Amino acid sequence: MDITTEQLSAGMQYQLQIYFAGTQNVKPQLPVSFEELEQKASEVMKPEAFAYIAGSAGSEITTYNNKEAFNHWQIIPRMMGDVSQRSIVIELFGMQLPTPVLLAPVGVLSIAHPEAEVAVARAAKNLRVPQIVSTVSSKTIEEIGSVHGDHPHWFQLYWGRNNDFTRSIINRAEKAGYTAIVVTLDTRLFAWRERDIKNAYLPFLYNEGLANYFTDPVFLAEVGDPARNKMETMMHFANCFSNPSSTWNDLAVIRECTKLPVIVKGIQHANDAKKSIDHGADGIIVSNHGGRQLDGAIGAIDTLAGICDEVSDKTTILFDSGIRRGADVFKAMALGAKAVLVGRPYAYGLALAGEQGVKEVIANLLADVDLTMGLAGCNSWKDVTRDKLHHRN
Ligand SMILES: Cc1cc2nc3c(=O)[nH]c(=O)nc-3n(C[C@H](O)[C@H](O)[C@H](O)COP(=O)(O)O)c2cc1C
Ligand SMILES: CCCCCCC(=O)C(=O)O
Repeated sequence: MDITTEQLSAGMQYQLQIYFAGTQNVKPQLPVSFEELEQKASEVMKPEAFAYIAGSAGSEITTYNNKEAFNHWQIIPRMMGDVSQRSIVIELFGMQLPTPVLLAPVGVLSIAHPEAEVAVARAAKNLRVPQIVSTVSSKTIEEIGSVHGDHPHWFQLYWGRNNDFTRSIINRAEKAGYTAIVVTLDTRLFAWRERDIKNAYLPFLYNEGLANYFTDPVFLAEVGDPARNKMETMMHFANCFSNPSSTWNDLAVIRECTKLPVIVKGIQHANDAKKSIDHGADGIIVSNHGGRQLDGAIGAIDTLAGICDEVSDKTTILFDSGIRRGADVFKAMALGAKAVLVGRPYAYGLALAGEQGVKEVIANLLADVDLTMGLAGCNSWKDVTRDKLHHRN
């Protein structure tokens, strides 16, 4: 017998609304589970592009640890509170956001889809989820910023030796309406990534991810025509991209460039969190770059509690690396994060179905977050506290 929605109880109709809010009110186009999504992406993408996105550093044990570490934390649900009026709204840097999810900076997205970060921006705006745009985006920060307009979008800085380039790109981001600067600290050396070495593949060697460099007045003044001398262009890129000799004191350069909130990404130790506060950062992102930088590192979520214990009263703490499901978001928030970033899942959504794919992946995650909150017996993030978790040794 077919049952129509009218025949269902109000409670069940409500549940269905949440389900289908996730899948965008249509039969899901994409796999709902992350594991199947990744598998499906591997079937449609160019093998070397898929390997770049899915891959991690060395033996890839850090990515494994990221996933495994979530299992160290187990949710203890509470029963029979009224959870019919839940809200997953957060406040971040004085801004109210409808959900605790942001899109992590993921560079070189043209290897996943020709519309790259512009398609991501449309999806993010539609879902009212902020996008953090990478320095090595495939579209320019101006093009992406113009999709967002007033909708919140942040700029992620790769910070190299060339301070004139740093000033120039931050200035461009400000003009294009970005409202925070995320400075990534864990990529001062580009990691040993075995899949990419095996494939002899690095996107920037194919001019992917260089849109912001090739439109930057400082970069262009130094290189001239990027097509003219590839080697010289690459050397300039390397110079602007990273600086392994930089130290905490150098953060002053960025602090002096902008009045926007500066958030440092890649913190995994409480002492580094303290240093970043001492050197003027307004927030931190606890992250191990999704396991893509240091092989053999601790699962990122296992570093969060200690960092929050030390500095959560002094700074705003965000988290990424391994967020795949609603329960992961719940655990990060219970440990003290104010918001979380998601990386690979939306890149796979983009690869499979462009803007719609990103929308579907993130809408599913948000529906799962909402249900997890209710099933755990919580109505808002204020109820999502450390005592809702058990740490399994
Ligand atoms: C293909 C790819 C490109 C990335 N590019 C950047 C980047 O340009 N800047 C940055 O700070 N982080 C970058 N990251 C790291 C993400 O911002 C984020 O830390 C990581 O993906 C989170 O882990 P997850 O993929 O497990 O969600 C990238 C990650 C991937 C998978
Ligand atoms: C293509 C130049 C290097 C981009 C680095 C992007 C990134 O952070 C990553 O993890 O990959």
